[in-house]
Amino acid sequence: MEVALQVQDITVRYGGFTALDQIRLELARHTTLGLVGESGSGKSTLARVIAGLITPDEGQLLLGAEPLGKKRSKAQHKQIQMIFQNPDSSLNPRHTVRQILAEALLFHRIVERSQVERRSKELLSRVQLDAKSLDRYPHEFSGGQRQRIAIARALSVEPSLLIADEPTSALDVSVQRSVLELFHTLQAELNLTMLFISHDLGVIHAVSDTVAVMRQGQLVEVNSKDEFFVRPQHEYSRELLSAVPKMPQY
Ligand SMILES: Nc1ncnc2c1ncn2[C@@H]1O[C@H](COP(=O)(O)OP(=O)(O)OP(=O)(O)O)[C@@H](O)[C@H]1O
Repeated sequence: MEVALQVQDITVRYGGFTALDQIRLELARHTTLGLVGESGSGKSTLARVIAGLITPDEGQLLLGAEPLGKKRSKAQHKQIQMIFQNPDSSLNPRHTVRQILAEALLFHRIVERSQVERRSKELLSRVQLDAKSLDRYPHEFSGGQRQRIAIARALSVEPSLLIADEPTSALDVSVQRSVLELFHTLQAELNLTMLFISHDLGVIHAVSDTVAVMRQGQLVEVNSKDEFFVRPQHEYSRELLSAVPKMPQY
């Protein structure tokens, strides 16, 4: 197993409150780790530390063999892309989809200027949007379509790790399903390495290879998906699972 990311004893404090308490975790390349836990357990804080948006008080991250320091290089930023619950946080409302994708492709020198249009169309096709979408603005799309654009933007820079923080929670149930299906297709086609955060165990079941459970800033269990849903190890995991009346099938 090749390790894509190592989280080594990461601690984050907000004033006197410990939001993350010595988190230690490994993400295997080309797999999806589903991070689950109740509201306030620290899932988003961990995602933000990994994405470089928060500097931890203690601990370090290794991307492959490379330590990620306090100030990341442009190349390191490119390697870890994040998709948020609300797609609007990563889409400039004054830019067309063409501009949004071109900016990412050119800033990180993914393709030459002459290849931007071709690559942008490929990206839209990957997320199952029409090429005509290129000249439209984010507000002209539905929430589910906007999330697809945010996914295309994140994928455009060819990251080695994609973090999805509750990417379907703000969407209608019917749309949630189609976006989850898109994640499935992308996993299969692109062999993504992904950290997928959700408080919804049905969603975690649908996308994960490995499940990690957080509670009050601590990691209480890391288990294969198959084991977790049949034989959870930790008492708290059993509580989480028993609180789900029937596992929704995605
Ligand atoms: N900037 C901040 N300042 C102070 N406390 C914070 C800050 N950000 C988060 N917290 C606290 O840290 C804890 C963990 O928050 P976090 O958002 O990581 O949890 P979460 O598991 O992602 O929750 P949710 O599922 O509701 O998004 C919470 O108690 C939260 O109130």
